[in-house]
Order: sequence, then structure tokens, then C-alpha cells
Amino acid sequence: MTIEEARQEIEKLREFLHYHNYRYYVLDNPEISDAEYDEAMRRLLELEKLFPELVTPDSPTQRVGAEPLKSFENFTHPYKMYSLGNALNTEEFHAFVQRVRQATANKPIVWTAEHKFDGLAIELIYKKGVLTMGVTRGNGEVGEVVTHSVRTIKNLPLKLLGSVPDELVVYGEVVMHREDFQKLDEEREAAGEVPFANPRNAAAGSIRQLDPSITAQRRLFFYAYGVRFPDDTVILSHYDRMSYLSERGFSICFHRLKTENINEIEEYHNYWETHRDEIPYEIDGIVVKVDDFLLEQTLGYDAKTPKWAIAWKFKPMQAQAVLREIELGVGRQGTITPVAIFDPVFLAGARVQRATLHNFDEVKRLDLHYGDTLVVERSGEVIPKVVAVIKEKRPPMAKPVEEPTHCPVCGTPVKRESDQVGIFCPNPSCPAVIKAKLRHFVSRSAMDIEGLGEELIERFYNEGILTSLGDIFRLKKHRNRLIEMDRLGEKLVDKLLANIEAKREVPLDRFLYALGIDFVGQETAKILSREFGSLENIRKARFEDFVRLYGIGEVVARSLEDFFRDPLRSKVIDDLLEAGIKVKAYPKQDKREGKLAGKYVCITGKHEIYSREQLFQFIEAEGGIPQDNVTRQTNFLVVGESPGSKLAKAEKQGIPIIPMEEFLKQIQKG
Ligand SMILES: NC(=O)c1ccc[n+]([C@@H]2O[C@H](COP(=O)([O-])OP(=O)(O)OC[C@H]3O[C@@H](n4cnc5c(N)ncnc54)[C@H](O)[C@@H]3O)[C@@H](O)[C@H]2O)c1
Ligand SMILES: [Zn+2]
Repeated sequence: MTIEEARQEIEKLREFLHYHNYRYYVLDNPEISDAEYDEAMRRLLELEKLFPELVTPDSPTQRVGAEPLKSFENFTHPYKMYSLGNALNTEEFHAFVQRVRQATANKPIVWTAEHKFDGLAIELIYKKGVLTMGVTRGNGEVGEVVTHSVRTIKNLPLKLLGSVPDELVVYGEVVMHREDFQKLDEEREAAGEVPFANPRNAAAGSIRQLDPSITAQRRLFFYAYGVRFPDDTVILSHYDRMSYLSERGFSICFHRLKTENINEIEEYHNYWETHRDEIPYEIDGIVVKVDDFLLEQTLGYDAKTPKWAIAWKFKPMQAQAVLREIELGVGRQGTITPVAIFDPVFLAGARVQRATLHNFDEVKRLDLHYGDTLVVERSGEVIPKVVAVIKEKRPPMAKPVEEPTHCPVCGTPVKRESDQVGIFCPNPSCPAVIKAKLRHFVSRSAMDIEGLGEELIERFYNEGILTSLGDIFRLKKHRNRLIEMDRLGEKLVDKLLANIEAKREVPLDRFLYALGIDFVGQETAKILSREFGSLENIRKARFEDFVRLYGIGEVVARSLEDFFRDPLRSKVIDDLLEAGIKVKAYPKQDKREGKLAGKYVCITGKHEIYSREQLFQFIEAEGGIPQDNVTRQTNFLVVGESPGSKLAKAEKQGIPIIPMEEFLKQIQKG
């Protein structure tokens, strides 16, 4: 290969990797599989090794992650945050061990091994034991401030236990547990939102939210895997540092290894490769680290990775299986989804015999035939998907999988919208559609009616007492009949009816989301509620009123207008109102009112009675916007007891400063 050829290929690879970095790190929405990405990255590394003169500082091989987004406040890390080099097989792992041994003159080395969490790296800064900042890794030098989001993570200590130094920097991974991810994606799919590709992207998308109330609804967890002390020589062992963090209140990898024996690490790797489904979070490998911090310092870093640690990845979860049947699902919008049913195969320890095919355009693209050998993959995501068909293995005379002409549930001829993929059942009274709407309406992130699960919906529907959303609030009329039903009884029925009554009054945003309008997810529902304040106002609004809102595009605006302007479709609202549902008006936030209307207020230091959260609430109640950090927007800084560095920053920037007591007096809380 000539240098010119190399240059051309390198340029292509860099462009490819830059684009996919952006999709992955910035949009949290990758287009290609990690395996594909890693292959391109390896090729680039290889070429840059052959032609070192072609290495540039902006090459994806030299930089961690992607640039931080401007819409978040940016923060320069106290210590650079690195990625990890990886080993894809035993040989590569041994090569890593060899490199470390050579660099340390073949001294005996103590190793640690732990899970490689598949989530989003976060840096936490604790001052005097109190969480003050949460920051994403960003490009390794500068990250995005997401303190509001990380505060909502339940297992993350806001205050550390025991004695701690004045400042502590903790590193770890924010993850979404597999089970919560599955629920979230089902809800998103039901709401017509794009589902997340895998728990990692879901966790990243949830943390990198400008609205922390959305993050709070996503159940996230934080697992610590690193720490920096003001005096790094106090605890020298990585293993002991992790124990220290655990004692201070952090969750850490619950199954760690410390050993001098490389065979034990191999066993650990092989064990977790086959048992990864037994833990609640996703792992995509193990991380092997040198235990001794001083040795770490000696070994140092490459451009983007430490030389003292490696991620030893698991094999991608792919398997081949023979297609037996196509199952048809009919969703809430009538969308017909084909699901491949095949002879059971094992994917990383889990028995799998169904995988989604997304839609019939995908079936066509794969040119799927019954009896075909499928390549099924589960790479991080929980729901397996069919990624390819091995045409060479197709049996002779195999019949192609055909698109249905009629709804499999109600028999109505299917339709196809020119600008959308796939086919759907256009019948609004299709039992499948109605039941799916009911399931979405009562789901946790919608009306959150406990006890009205899939099975009861099915039974009540078949009994004819639950055939519309409004019927939920009319169920109490059928109390006696419900009690008579098999396996229900008085206690259960009364509990269910009480749960329903408790939700008769509902906040506007939940209600809008629960209606299941195409493309209206929780985020859009919040935007609409904030802007319009009441259901009446929304029902009067037009396309132009929707589309001018930040966060609402033309497709969504069109869908909203279609819904509210079409009497047949918005009939469901009248039905619900008639059944006695009360939709609570929403406190408008854009047209903020109060003493602090539209003002950005930052707080530093404490108050002896009010907590930080309470102070934030006071600000919001007066129409202000509480801030975690002094920014150019900040209108003034409130200073309490023992203020932090924000005071100096505000002074430097000439931002007005108000003593806590005076501030509280002004808003009549003092
Ligand atoms: N599909 C795509 O389009 C696409 C695009 C970009 C990146 N990617 C994927 O992302 C990878 C690169 O991402 P990355 O730079 O975050 O690297 P990585 O995820 O492969 O490894 C580094 C990260 O591992 C995490 N980690 C988890 N457990 C840890 C532990 N116990 N100790 C230390 N760190 C731990 C840390 O957050 C660290 O930053 C690529 O290999 C690729 O698979 C995919
Ligand atoms: Zn139908």
C-alpha cells in the first residue's frame, strides 16, 4: 500500500467514525452495531501504525468520545477522563499482560478484575462529603454538567457516609437495568416514540436531558469504578479504593476479583461471559486493572486510554436459527409488526426463540422465506433482532414470507401510508387496537393505574364492560359483576376500583401522553402542557400554534392537529370527560409569574433550616429558574453559610450577590 492509498482510506475511515461518534455520543442514537464501529476503528489504528506520519490530533484514535454539547453547561475535568483499550480475545488479553510486564521489568503484578458496565461514564464531585457536580465524559477534557439529572439517581449518595476528605472525585457508570429498559422501550414504542437501541443508549439519553423530571422517571443506577483523592497516596490499592467507596455509600461491582494469577482472570472472564444475564445490568466484558496505584502512575496513558487497564470484551451475541413462523402483532396505532419465530437458540446463556423484524419493508429487504437460516443478534439490546439471512442455506422450494392483505385480528384490509414504513389496520374499533390503547393508557408512565394489567383488560374487554378508555372510570358501576368473576372477589375488585378513583384527577401532561396520540411522548406532552396550560386551550390550538414551539417539529404538529381537529378521533376525550375524569390545569412555566419571573437564580452555601431542594422549590414557585452553577445567564447569586467557589466566580463576572436572609425576606420566607 502506498502512502497515498493509505491517506485516502484513512480519510474515509475518519469521516465514517466521526459521523458515528456523533450519532452515538451526541444523539444517543447509533445507526450501526458496535462490532461494525470497532472494526473500522481497528482498521484506522492499523493504518496509523503503518503510517505514523498520517496521525493527526483530531483523529478518532486520539480523542475520547465526542465534543460536549453547547446546550449543557460545559465543565473542564479536574483530571482528564480516558476511555479503555480493548481486547477481543485471549491472545489480545495476553498481549496486554505482556506489555504491562515488560514496562514493569517483569515484577510480580497484582491484578483486579471487575464487570465492564455498559452505560455512560460520569464524574461526580463531592465537596465536604456533599454531591456538588455531576459531569459527562464529553471529549475527555471537557464534559457536560448534568448535576440535576444525576441527583435523581436513587442509589447515588447525595451525602457520603463516614469521614471523607474535603474534595473527592468519583468515577463510575450510569446504567439502566435490563428490566427497566425493557419497560421503557415498550412504553416508547407504544407512544410512537423511537425506542432506544439498548440500555446504554437509554441511560445516556436519560442523563443528557435538559428536563430532570424526565430523568427522574427513568430508573437509573450508578456504579462506581474509580476515585481521586486530594492525596492519592493514602490508599494505594485499586481494590481497597473500591471497598472504600462501597463503605461511603456507593454501589460498586458486586463481584470483584483480586489476584496475581492470570488463569483466574480468564476463568472470571469466561464465567461472566456465560452468566451475564443473571445480573440486572448489562455488561459487555470485564475490565482488568493493575491494582497498585503507583504502578499505574509509572505505566501512564496513551492518547485516549490508560496503559494499566484493559476492557476484555465478550463475544457479540449472535446465533443462527431456522425460521418456522411469522407472528403478527397489531399495535396501538394499528401498526402490524412481524415477529420471527424460530427453533430455540442460546444467546449468551438466554434461550431465545423470537425476534422482531420491525416491519414488512424489512421482511422485503431481507427477502425472507420460511425455512431460512437467520442471523439473530442481541448486542446490548434486550429484544433480539434478525440482522441477516444466510441465502446459501435456503431450502429448495422455500415459500417467501408475504405481506398480509388483511388485519390478522379484525380482518379489515390493511393500509399503507406513503410516507411511513410498514402496513397498518385502519379500523379504529379493531379489538387489537383498542386493547393496546387501554394497556398504554393505564401504564406506569401514563395514567399509572395499578392492578389493571393485560390479563384483566383482555377479560373485561371480552365481557363487553371495557371497550373504551372512558369505560375504565365506569367500571365501578359493574362492581357486583366484577366480584362474581372468576378469581377476582371483593377485596381485589375494591382495590382496583380504589386505584382507578385515585387517578380520576390527572395532571394535563400525563393525560395527553396517555391518550396515545401519534408521536406524542412524555416530553412532547410536557412541552404542550407548559405552553397551553389547560386541555381546553390545547383543543382550540392549530397547527401553527404547535409548530412554533421549541421541541415540536412539523410531523408532531401535524399529528396533533389531525387528532384534535378530527371529531372521530378526539371523541375519546369527550368520552373520558363524560366518564368523570378531571384534567388538572398545568402551572405555566414559560409565562412565568411571581417575584422572580424568568430570573436565573443560583445558590451557594447553606441555610440552617431549608434544604437545597426546598430553596430550589421556592425559586420555582416564584417563577424563577434555579441553577446549579453560575453562568452567563445568572441574574443573581444567593449566598448562604459557608459559600463555595461560586461566590468568587460570580464576583469575577460582576453578577449581583444577595445574602440568603435578604433573599428569603424578599420572597416572604424569611
Ligand atoms: N455503534 C456506534 O455507532 C458506536 C459509535 C461510537 C462508539 N461505539 C462503541 O463505544 C465504544 C467506545 O466507547 P467508549 O470510549 O465509551 O469505550 P468503552 O465503552 O468501550 O470503554 C470505556 C468505558 O468503559 C466504562 N467502564 C465500564 N465499566 C468500567 C470499569 N469497571 N472500570 C473502568 N471503566 C469502566 C467507562 O465509562 C469507560 O469510559 C466502541 O468500542 C464502540 O463499541 C459505538
Ligand atoms: Zn384490525
